[in-house]
Parts: sequence; C-alpha cells; structure tokens
Amino acid sequence: MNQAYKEMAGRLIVALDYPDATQALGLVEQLQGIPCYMKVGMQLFYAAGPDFVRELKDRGYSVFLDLKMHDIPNTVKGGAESITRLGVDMFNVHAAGGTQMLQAAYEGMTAALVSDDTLSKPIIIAVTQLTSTSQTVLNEQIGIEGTIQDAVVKYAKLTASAGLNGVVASAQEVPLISKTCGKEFITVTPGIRPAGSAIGDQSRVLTPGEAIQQGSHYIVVGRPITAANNPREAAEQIIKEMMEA
Ligand SMILES: O=C(O)c1cc(=O)[nH]c(=O)n1[C@@H]1O[C@H](COP(=O)(O)O)[C@@H](O)[C@H]1O
Repeated sequence: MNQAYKEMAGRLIVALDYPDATQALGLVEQLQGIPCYMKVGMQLFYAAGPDFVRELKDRGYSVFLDLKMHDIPNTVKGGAESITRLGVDMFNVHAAGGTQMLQAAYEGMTAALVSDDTLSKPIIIAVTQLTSTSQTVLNEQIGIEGTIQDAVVKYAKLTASAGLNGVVASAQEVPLISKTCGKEFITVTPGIRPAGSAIGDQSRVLTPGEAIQQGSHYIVVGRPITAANNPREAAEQIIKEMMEA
C-alpha cells in the first residue's frame, strides 16, 4: 500500500448506517485492509452503543461519532465529555446551537482529557446546513433568509470563533468556507455521489473527485458504498477517483 493511497483512503469516511452491529461488522469485514475512517451515526449508535465504537477502535479504525448534538450548553458539555471518553477521533454538534453551546462542547472534551491523560484529543466539527437542505427548504421551511452559501459561511465563522476545528457542509461550499475561515479549518463533506449513483434524499451533492478538487478535507460516503453490489469495489473506485482528482 503506497503512501498516497493511504493518505487518500484516510480522507474517506464510510457511514455505517445499519440497524445493528452484525450488519455493520459485515461491511467492516468486507472493507478490511482499507485504511478509511468509519462513521457511527444515530441508527447504529442507538442500537449498538459504545461497545460498537470500542470494537472499531480495537480494530484500529479512526472513528467519527456522528450524533449531531443540539441541546442546552450544560447537556452538550456532558455529552461531549462522555463521547471523548469513548476515545473517538471526531464528533459533531449543530452550529445552530450557538456560541455558548459550541464552547460547551469544547469544555466537555477538555474535562474528559484532563481527567484521563491516555485519551487523545478528538476533532470537533459543527454541522452548518444539512446536505439534504435545499435553498427552498432553507428559506421556506427552516425560515432562514438568504442563500445557502451565506447561511453556511455564517455558521462556519461562528464555529471557528467558538474554537472548534471545522464544519460539516456540502463540498459545494468548501471554497467559500476555506476562504473565510482558512485552509486549516476542517471541512467534512457528505452528500457525495459518484457519477450515475442515486441522489436519494441529498440535495447539495458532488462527486468524490469534485469534492477533493474543491478542497474537502474528508468526504463522507454511505449508500454509494453500503448499497453497492460490491461495497469493496465501490470504496476502491471512490479512492481511485479521489487520487486522480
Ligand atoms: O454529519 C453528517 O455526517 C451528515 C451531515 C449532513 O449534512 N449530511 C449527511 O448526509 N450527513 C451524514 O452523512 C451520511 C451520508 O450518507 P449517504 O447519503 O448514504 O452517502 C449519513 O450518515 C448522514 O447522516
């Protein structure tokens, strides 16, 4: 495995959106040896819990725990402390929670790190606008005026000023985010669809190659891998496309 492959595979986050540990582990086994990041979201975590996260860590994976916390600051602080204790490498909150809530996530993480020096510091990112949100939904249902880009950049700035590491957004918005918050500010981009694959409930999509060209630090891919006839081949094809970009 060459270094370029290893680095690019490490920027692919595979969304393990499964109802139980058995099915999720089935995919993990199929992808064995590919040094990608693994994402545990609500469906799997609510079913399989912390044990599943530990299983992934035992297998040597970097883990993104995607629970999108959005609550009062004190609750998010406690949640962040518990999540950090699990030893995950990345977790997220909703930027819509505001500055105090974003800072509370950081404080919770810090409290865990202070109490246990064997833990490593996770990356904390904030969701700006979900990639399923379209311009119309933003304006007419969520009630935020202006363009998606403006709304995303506003939350990215809020996240940066609260001291968090980066944001979740569509790869379409990455150039603007990087221009505003700097190239080091981490962009994690779901809504990735290889050419010809079903868009489903996503709205703001780009291909894996386009996302890398836009400057995404990490791309998140679920169904284009999990629903493929041959998930391993699909993942390898995505990494190839990322390397060629
Ligand atoms: O935070 C996330 O990971 C996330 C944020 C967002 O704005 N959009 C989004 O799709 N996601 C997650 O990314 C994954 C995308 O899955 P697919 O649409 O199947 O590729 C899912 O697990 C979503 O929960």
